[in-house]
Amino acid sequence: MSDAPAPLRFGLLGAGRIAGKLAAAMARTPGVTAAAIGSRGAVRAAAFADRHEIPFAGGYEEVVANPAVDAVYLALPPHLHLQWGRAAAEAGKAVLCEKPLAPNADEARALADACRRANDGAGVALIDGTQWTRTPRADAFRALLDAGELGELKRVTAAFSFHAEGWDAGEHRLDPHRGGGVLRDLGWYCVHAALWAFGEDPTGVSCHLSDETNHAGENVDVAASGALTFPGDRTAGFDVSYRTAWRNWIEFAGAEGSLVCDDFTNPRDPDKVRHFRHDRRGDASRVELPAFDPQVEFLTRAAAAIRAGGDEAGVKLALRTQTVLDRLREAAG
Ligand SMILES: NC(=O)C1=CN([C@@H]2O[C@H](COP(=O)(O)OP(=O)(O)OC[C@H]3O[C@@H](n4cnc5c(N)ncnc54)[C@H](OP(=O)(O)O)[C@@H]3O)[C@@H](O)[C@H]2O)C=CC1
Ligand SMILES: O=C1CO[C@H](CO)[C@@H](O)[C@@H]1O
Repeated sequence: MSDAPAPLRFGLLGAGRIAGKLAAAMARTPGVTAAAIGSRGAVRAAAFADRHEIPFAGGYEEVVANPAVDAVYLALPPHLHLQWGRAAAEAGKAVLCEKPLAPNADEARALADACRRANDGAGVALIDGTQWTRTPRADAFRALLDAGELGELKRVTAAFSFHAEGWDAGEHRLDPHRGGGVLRDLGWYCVHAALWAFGEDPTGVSCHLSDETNHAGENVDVAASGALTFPGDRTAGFDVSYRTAWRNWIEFAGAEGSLVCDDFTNPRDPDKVRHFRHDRRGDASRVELPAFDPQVEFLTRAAAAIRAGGDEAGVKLALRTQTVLDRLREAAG
């Protein structure tokens, strides 16, 4: 007899792109199973259930109320995270919520509060969907930073962009009313990484947003660059865009060396996970890590955190990220 716990049963809300990827990853992850899919469309729900061999398909309410679901995965546009996260928490489910947690920090805090209340204050049963910080590569970065191998960390710089094509009015990333805009979407990763690395909040922020007119004739940011200042002359900078080619790099620069990773959130070749170390003179060495499946790692850690009552540190970091994103938007004017 195995004494492994029963699999954690996820109910997914929204049969979209990331839901498809995580449903496939759930099938590869021991200790986790996709138990239900909820969609606004019955045909879409049934097709998704069929594709991923999920036993239950229905509407969002039915998934949230389903006793065969332990945790609800919110694969929805940001403006729906609070509504459905709260409903899930009130139904006694843990919540795995895609990034950004919400369109703004007020809603993100309300979501965290709902998850805390539903857990009788014993912890906040909420995990944000930032995958890369829950992988062995992030562990390697953390170990290196904590050991002072780069010297004092002075600067974090990140860029995340891709040239978006074929987006129509259905695309939530181009709709400010659905929590869209590139600052929230891709800026999330860069700001989150800077706060993760420095372990504190910036004292000052500045930001430039490049807006375009969307299908509804409203402005939405499609490129953004920002600067964050931290005590002790330490800084972070980022550049995100839907209008430049694919870039996904981060640099941690210390007084004694630096680390560069050119595929930080999306490892291009999970069989050859690597980053680059530069010494004081700038000479680079390539550091190879054992292969891993990023989504399986993420789900395994998310499930462990849910079983343990939540990821308090992760929620704090996510709320701080959302607050800094609000500050950046305000600074942009
Ligand atoms: N962690 C990661 O690596 C990634 C995270 N994300 C995040 O995941 C979330 C979803 O993104 P993504 O999967 O790309 O989005 P999609 O548009 O592909 O999917 C979102 C789904 O939400 C449902 N939905 C409900 N109401 C609306 C609405 N008003 N407008 C649009 N969709 C609606 C739809 O499912 P249905 O009709 O079936 O109900 C839709 O398919 C976002 O927060 C995004 O930032 C995205 C990509 C990667
Ligand atoms: O979070 C995300 C990760 O990367 C994607 C691009 O591949 C984004 O579109 C997305 O919103």
